[in-house]
Amino acid sequence: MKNMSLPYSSESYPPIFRQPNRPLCNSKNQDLCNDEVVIGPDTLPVIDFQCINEEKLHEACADWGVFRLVNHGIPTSLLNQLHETSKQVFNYSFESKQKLFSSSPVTYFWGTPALNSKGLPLQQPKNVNWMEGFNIALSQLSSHTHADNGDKDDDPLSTSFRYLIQEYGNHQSRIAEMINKAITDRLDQGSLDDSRHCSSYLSLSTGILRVYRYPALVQPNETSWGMDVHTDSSIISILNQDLVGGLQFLRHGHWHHVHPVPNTLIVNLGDMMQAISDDKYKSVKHRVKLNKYEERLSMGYFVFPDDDTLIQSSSYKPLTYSAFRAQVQQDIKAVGYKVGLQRFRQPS
Ligand SMILES: O=C(O)CCC(=O)C(=O)O
Ligand SMILES: [Fe+2]
Repeated sequence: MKNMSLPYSSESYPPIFRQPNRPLCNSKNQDLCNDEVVIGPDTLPVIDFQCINEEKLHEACADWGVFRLVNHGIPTSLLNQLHETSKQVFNYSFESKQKLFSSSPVTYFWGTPALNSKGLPLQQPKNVNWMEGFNIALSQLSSHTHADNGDKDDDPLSTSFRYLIQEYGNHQSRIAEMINKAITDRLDQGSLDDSRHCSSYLSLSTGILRVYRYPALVQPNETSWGMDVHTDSSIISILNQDLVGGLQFLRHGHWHHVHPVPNTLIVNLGDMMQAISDDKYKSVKHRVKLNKYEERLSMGYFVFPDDDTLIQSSSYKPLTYSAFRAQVQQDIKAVGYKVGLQRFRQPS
């Protein structure tokens, strides 16, 4: 995908993100802006979607909890169009974004990735994450794109944004289903219980897409993160970033920078996969660092079990995704952060 370098408009950012001395990044000073861009091979395991090596996949899931996916079959033209259109939609004024995307299936949010079931922030963030985003409930999008959507559909750009997202979402479901099967087949083979089919936990109708923009920050300090350290609650997450970089994953106590490589996706495992696999596979910690010169665009697809499907394992008390989500939301409100799977761990 291309690294788009539209000049941003300051009014498009949430007010507290607006900085008077922010360097302007556009095609004329591209050289200056690119000095933090690193493209090239990195240490992340690579999985070829067209010919999945099960042994390599198993190692990546057990040792890293994340891998790079190549040959995924999403047309480059779709990736480029989606990035370009997302940039344009992010460039709407802050107020227009709030107005145009105020209710499901597409909601606008900023400052925190912790959203409620309506796609709106759970609460005013205590520690601001320097990002804004759109949350899209994919299964609701198709009926909504065709249905009468009042005057919101009069905006041609947001209409094409919705269509592109729908097409991209279909590719994400296709990839998630296949990857989930390849990962869980291995778990089922190793299980003594014939009735346990780990692949069946994944429910494609739960898929959500998030599109993020992270501002350039002149003076990042230790507490200013694009997205603070976290694990995803999903079974599988699929990330797609532009060429700015900033995504980092924790492995064996060290942070690994994920180099931006065009036309590749990053697949990481979430808490539900860790529970389903009975701790064989890792829900990997990750975070996003801000870039001093350039804003960053990324997209994440997240897929979960159905709300009431019971997940049983020897490491955790029986849990459903809805109970897990309720506990996460309660912890964020009460203690200010996600405690996560630890809350459900069986006493040893
Ligand atoms: O922006 C990114 O690359 C990562 C986003 C992320 O980790 C998340 O949404 O959970
Ligand atoms: Fe994440």
